[in-house]
Amino acid sequence: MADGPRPRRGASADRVAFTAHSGRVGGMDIITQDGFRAAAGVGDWRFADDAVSAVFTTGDFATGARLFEAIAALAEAANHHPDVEVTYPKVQVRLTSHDAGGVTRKDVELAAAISQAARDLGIGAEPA
Ligand SMILES: C[C@H](O)[C@H](O)[C@H]1CNC2=NC(N)=NC(=O)C2=N1
Repeated sequence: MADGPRPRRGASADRVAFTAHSGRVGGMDIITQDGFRAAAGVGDWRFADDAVSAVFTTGDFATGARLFEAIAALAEAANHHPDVEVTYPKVQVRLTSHDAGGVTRKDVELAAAISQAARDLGIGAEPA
């Protein structure tokens, strides 16, 4: 059976939880680890120090290049840019908000979008 549209998780509930942990919605407020964990779609990402990171198991360089292309498009659209390392078997991504000196809502939103792009390309992630 053809895949239907992906069911959206309880976005409103996630947003409420997220806002509770991170203060005002939006903007470049620093987010706590709990706030990050409350966000939707970031299960691939680990929170360490002042950044979040994920490792995508692409399996070969050409697939890594395709994932990087998708990441670059998302980053440019958001004007928010990750550090990306493309190697033969995997792509490592690190996100932090340089202007704020830590993790903000922009990192959360881009992290979720990158995880979705990887899923759309059939690419898995190492457990966070
Ligand atoms: C001028 C430009 O909008 C800023 O430098 C943007 C560009 N991309 C960015 N990316 C990230 N990760 N953090 C930032 O603070 C940031 N700032």
